[in-house]
Amino acid sequence: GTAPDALAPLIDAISQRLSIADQVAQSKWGTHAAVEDVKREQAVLNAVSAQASRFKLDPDGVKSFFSAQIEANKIVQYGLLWQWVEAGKAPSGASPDLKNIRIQLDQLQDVLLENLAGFGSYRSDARCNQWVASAIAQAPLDDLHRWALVRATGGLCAVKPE
Ligand SMILES: C=C(O[C@@H]1C=C(C(=O)O)C=C[C@H]1O)C(=O)O
Repeated sequence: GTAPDALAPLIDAISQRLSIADQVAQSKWGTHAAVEDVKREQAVLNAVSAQASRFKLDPDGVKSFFSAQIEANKIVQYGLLWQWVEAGKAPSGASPDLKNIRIQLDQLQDVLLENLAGFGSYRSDARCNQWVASAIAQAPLDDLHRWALVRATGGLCAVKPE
């Protein structure tokens, strides 16, 4: 069946956050910084859970959704950095400043929360997984970003309680 209109903008916002991972990887290639920054992850999770109520979302649910976004972001970074090590070079161009990239990531938070809230009632629909699966299949992404999108949307549909 056709997915509800609320899904496409959510998938777009998720994909947009994942595309920023390319800039993060380029920055970390330049500075030799580690992909994972646990302190920053904690700050992101604290910030989003504090915003949850503004969107009538559950703070723990929002945290777990953003944990998935963070894990997916690292998949893209590790994948690109591996490709660049293999190739012996990263794409040319100046290494962007991680501070500015994080501002971009922060600016996407409300967009993600708003669209997560908009999709809220569909998360427990029996067709949710099929809608998400076909949205992933249709997204104009390379394999690495598509697999990252799989990770990012992994908790989107509610599972049956045990
Ligand atoms: C994006 C970054 O890389 C990783 C992913 C994060 C994220 O998706 O928000 C946060 C910290 C890092 O573990 C970053 O360092 O800002």
